[in-house]
Amino acid sequence: MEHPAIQATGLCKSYRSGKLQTPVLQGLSIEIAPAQLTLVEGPSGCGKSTLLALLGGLLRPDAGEVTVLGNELWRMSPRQLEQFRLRHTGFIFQGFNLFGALSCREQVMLPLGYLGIDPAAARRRADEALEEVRMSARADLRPSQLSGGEKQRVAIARALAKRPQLLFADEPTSALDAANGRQLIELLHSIARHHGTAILCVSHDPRLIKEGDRVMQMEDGRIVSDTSPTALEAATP
Ligand SMILES: Nc1ncnc2c1ncn2[C@@H]1O[C@H](COP(=O)(O)OP(=O)(O)OP(=O)(O)O)[C@@H](O)[C@H]1O
Repeated sequence: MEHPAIQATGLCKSYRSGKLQTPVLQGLSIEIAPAQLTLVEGPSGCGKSTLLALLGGLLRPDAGEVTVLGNELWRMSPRQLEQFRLRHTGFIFQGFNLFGALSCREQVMLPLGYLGIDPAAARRRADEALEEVRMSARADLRPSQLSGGEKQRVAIARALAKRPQLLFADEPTSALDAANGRQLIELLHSIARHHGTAILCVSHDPRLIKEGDRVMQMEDGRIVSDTSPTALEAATP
């Protein structure tokens, strides 16, 4: 891998509650490539969300280094880190995290305002992103008027409109039925290809495995396998 979007080495993380200390990651190293959909799959509690939060700069590791787009995350000040995340990363969560009072277009425009993009340009970008996720016809509706799959597509458009180099998705399909889940993963795959975005998606849904460019299996805080199903499929006669 020539220039990984993310390079993390020796990551350790434990959670402490009272006297109880739960080690989750003990020296995990990982690299994530641009323009690929990387899936991390594994049983509940194995540490997937913790890994995502560490790589996305949401959680500080107890030990180890996380370098994202050439920047060592934890050498930045809190303000620099916040700006870095705002500019370069998008997050998609299981629960969609949409604002009930805003239309789809307004949801997508909101972070663009934080980036200092003027309203006319923000509206154009929002409409482009909504078109890419096939939600143009519903741009003026609010979340209560949308299905689960549609809500998640708006959440993707909101992340995409920032044109981030990295997208993190934590169980994005778990509130969706099988058909919608599959469509969503296909959409992420197409975003990675067309925009060169590094997409890291964690899931405990084994049905999604063959949609990933790269699939890592995680168990007890360790990566136990690392394969490229799409490359394998292409190479199979
Ligand atoms: N804030 C916290 N405080 C204490 N323990 C935590 C905290 N967050 C996670 N844990 C524990 O760390 C372990 C790993 O949790 P994590 O959420 O990373 O797993 P996961 O693989 O994403 O699970 P799931 O698929 O159920 O979301 C679990 O045992 C969990 O109970």
